[in-house]
Amino acid sequence: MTTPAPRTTPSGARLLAVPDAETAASLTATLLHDAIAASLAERGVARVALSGGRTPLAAYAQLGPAVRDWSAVTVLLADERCVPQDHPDSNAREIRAALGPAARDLRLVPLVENGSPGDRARAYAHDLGPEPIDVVLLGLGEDGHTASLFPAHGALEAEGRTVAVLDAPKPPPERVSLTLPELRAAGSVVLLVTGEGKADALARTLGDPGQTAPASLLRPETLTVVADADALRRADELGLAGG
Ligand SMILES: O=C1O[C@H](COP(=O)(O)O)[C@@H](O)[C@H](O)[C@H]1O
Repeated sequence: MTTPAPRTTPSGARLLAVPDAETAASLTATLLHDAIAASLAERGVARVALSGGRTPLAAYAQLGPAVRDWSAVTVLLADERCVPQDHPDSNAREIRAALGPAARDLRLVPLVENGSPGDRARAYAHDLGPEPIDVVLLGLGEDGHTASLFPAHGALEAEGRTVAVLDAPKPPPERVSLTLPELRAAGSVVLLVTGEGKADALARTLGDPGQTAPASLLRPETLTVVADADALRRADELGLAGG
């Protein structure tokens, strides 16, 4: 698909503004596909971290059949809820289902099902493996959370690769998330935001960086924001949607 002319946000991130959620899904699938293909061409393997939630599912449905060789792709979780892998709230379950049968050979690294959230976070930090993550797909909650990093939450200060969240304001409360340092170390990050319900959160994210908008603390040099017109409405009004 044709990529829209990039804008630059006040922090220096790339913003790809599209008319609607359908176009945002197709563009996101293309960005993820291209990042995976570049890693496969360079190293023969690719490492991608994906988010849960409703927003990315249409992008995953297009990405599944588009990737040439899923057996060379490791799928990590940007965040996961502390539930069994077959639970309706499991991000891993949703991601697998949305990628579909074409991605049956992928190696998805799940969160272990036993132990405290802290134990599971430590295990996941180990299971991530030593190599950097090539590309991360993040979402944005209406309250401004990204992965399971919630506004003004202590988890934003975590220095390791993963962090346990015991009291997420959005259920389920117990989660494990990649940390800000881990997200900032990734080769590239795509932040997908659609719908008017996200407009205030996106405006805060594109405004001055701070802990009330965790995604504002991502690294602008590696960040691409894909947003539809509804999500961008408030940022546009405030002059934060670049030019
Ligand atoms: O709880 C979560 O929510 C966010 C946003 O989800 P969405 O349904 O508004 O797209 C998601 O990015 C995250 O992975 C998930 O655990």
